[in-house]
Amino acid sequence: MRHSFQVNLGGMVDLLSHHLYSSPRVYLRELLQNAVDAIAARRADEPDAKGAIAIDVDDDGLLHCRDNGVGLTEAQVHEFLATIGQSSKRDVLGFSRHDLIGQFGIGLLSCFMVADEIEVHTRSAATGEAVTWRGYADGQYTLTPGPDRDEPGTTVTLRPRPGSNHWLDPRTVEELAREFGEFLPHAITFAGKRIDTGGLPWEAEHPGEADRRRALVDYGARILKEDPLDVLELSAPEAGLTGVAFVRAHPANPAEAARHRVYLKRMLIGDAVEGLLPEWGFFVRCVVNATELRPTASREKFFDDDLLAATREALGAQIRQWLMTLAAVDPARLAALLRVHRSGVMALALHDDDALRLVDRHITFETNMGRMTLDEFRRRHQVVRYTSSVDEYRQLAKVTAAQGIGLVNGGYVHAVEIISRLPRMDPDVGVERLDMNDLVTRFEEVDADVAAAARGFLDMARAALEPHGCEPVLRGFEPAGLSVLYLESEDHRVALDLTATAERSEGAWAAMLSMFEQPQEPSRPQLVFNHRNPLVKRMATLDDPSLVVLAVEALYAHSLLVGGHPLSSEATATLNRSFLGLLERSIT
Ligand SMILES: Nc1ncnc2c1ncn2[C@@H]1O[C@H](COP(=O)(O)OP(=O)(O)OP(=O)(O)O)[C@@H](O)[C@H]1O
Repeated sequence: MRHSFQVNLGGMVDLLSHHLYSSPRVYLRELLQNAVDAIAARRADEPDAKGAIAIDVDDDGLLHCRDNGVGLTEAQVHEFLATIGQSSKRDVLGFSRHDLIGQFGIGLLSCFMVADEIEVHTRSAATGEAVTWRGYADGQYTLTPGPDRDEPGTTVTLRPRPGSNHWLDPRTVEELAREFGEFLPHAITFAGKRIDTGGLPWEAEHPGEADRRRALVDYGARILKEDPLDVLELSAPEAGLTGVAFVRAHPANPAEAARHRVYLKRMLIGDAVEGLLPEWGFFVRCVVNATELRPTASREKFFDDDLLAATREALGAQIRQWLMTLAAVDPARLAALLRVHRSGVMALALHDDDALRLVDRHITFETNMGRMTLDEFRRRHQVVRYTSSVDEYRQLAKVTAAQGIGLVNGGYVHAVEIISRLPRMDPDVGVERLDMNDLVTRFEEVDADVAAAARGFLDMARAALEPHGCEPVLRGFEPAGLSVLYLESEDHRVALDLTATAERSEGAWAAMLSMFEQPQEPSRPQLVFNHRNPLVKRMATLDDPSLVVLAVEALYAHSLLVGGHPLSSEATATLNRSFLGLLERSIT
C-alpha cells in the first residue's frame, strides 16, 4: 500500500520563509516581483494597460503594496496563493513563463520573515470578483468575499512581526523599493513619490562618447562605493544580457569570488551574485540585466546550466578583448590597470595566449637588472633565467648580476608558470631556471699556488661540512664583499622536502612518499668560499684547525640564514656552537 508524505505545514512555512533567503530584506523584492508579474499577465490580454505599483506604510505601521495587475479569482487564490509550491506562472507543460520572473510558488512566504500576517486583497481582471485572503505563519488562512475595489489588481498588506518592525520602517521600505525597483518599466511610487528612474543606465542616450563614459563611471562609483578604474560594456544576446563591467580601483583578492549586481527583467535580484564571470575575472564587478538566465528559488544565484556557462565564456571573452584593445590604443590606461590587477591578468594568461602576450609586453617583473617586462628582458639577455622563490632570488640577485647574468624573480604568484609558458607563444624563446652548477662554473678558478696554499683549509672545511652533506669550493667572484654562497640544486631541495615530509608523516601517506624517493643521489649542495673576499683570504691561510672549524660552521649557518633556507636542528646547533665558540675566542 502506498502512503503520502505528511507535511508539517508550520515547519514548511518556517523553512521556506526563514531559511531559503540570506536576508529578510528580499521580502520587498518578492512583493515587487509578484506585482510586476501580475501586470505582465494582465498585459497579455490588455496590451495597453499601464502598469502601476504603489507602496506605502500607514500610520499603524502596516505596509501596503498595491498593483493594477491581473488579480486573482477565488478559485485562483486557493489554487495558487494558498498552495505552497503552486504557481500561476508556469505554462501548461510546467515550464516557467518567459515574460514572468516568478515560477516556484514560494516567494510570498518570504514575507513571513518580517510579518506574521499577510493580507491579500485582490480583484480579478477576468471575472471582476474581489476577495480577501489572510494567511498566517502557522500555515492557516481565511478567505472572505469583497470588499470591492475600483479596478483589477492586488494589494498585499503586511502586519509587522514583533521584533521585525524596522524592516517595515518607511525609510527602510523606501530604500528597498528604490534598490530593487528603480529600473522596472512601470510607474512605482512610495508614499505617492515616483521612485522608478526609467531605463537601465547603460541603455540611456548620451550626447557623446565622453558623456556616456562619465555617466557610467558615476553610476559605478555609486554602486561600488569607490570610483572605478575603468568601465566597459557587456552583452550576451543568448542570455538577453546587457550591462557594464567596472574595473575595481583596488586590488581584489583572487581567492574571493567576484560578486555581481544582477537584474532579471530589470528587477534587481541580488548584488552579490556569483558565477557570472570566469574565475580570473575577480578584478571586475559587473552590473547586468538578463532576461533568459534562470535564477534559483532564493534568486541569490543562477542555475549553473549550459546557458550560464556560455554566458560566462562570452563575457570573459569580451573583457579579454577589451584588455587587448586597450593595449593597442591606450597603453597608459592599461599600465594603470595592470599596476592594480597584475595577478588577475596573470591568472588569465595562464590559459590564454593573447593575455600571455599582454603580460609579456606590459607587466614588469623584478629582475636583477631593474624592473622590466619579460619581452625587454629577453631582448637584453636572450634567455629568461629565473629563480622559483623570492628567497633564492634575494640571495642570488647580486651575485648573478656581478657575473653579468640576468635573473628574473619568479617567486611571485603565477610568475614561474607564466615564464614557463613563454615558449608556447614563441618556440624560439629560451627559458631556464637558474642552474647552480652553471653558476659555479662562471666563477673564477683560483690560481694554482692559491689552491695549493688553501688545500689544508679546504680539507678542514670539508670535514666540518661533511655532517651537513655539504661540499666546500674555493672560487673568486664578485661582489667581493660576499664571503660565501650556499648553493643548493633543485633536485636536492626536492629530496630534502620529501624526506622532511616523510619524517613527519605516518602510515599510507609515508609509504606513498617513499615511492617518490630519488633514483639517483641528488647533487650535493656547495658552500662556495669567495677568494676575493678579504676575510676568506685570511681564513684560507689559518692553521688552527679548531678556529677553522668554528669559522666554517659560522659561515655555513649564516649563509643558510641569509638564503632563507630552513634550518635543521643540526644546523641550529651548529650556529649556536660556532657563535659561542667564536665569542669565547674573541673575549679571551
Ligand atoms: N500581486 C499579485 N497579483 C496576482 N497574483 C499574485 C500576486 N502575488 C502572488 N500572486 C499569486 O500567488 C502565487 C504565488 O506567489 P509566490 O510569490 O509565492 O510564487 P511565484 O511568484 O509564483 O513564484 P516564486 O516563488 O518564483 O516567486 C503566484 O503564482 C500568483 O498566482
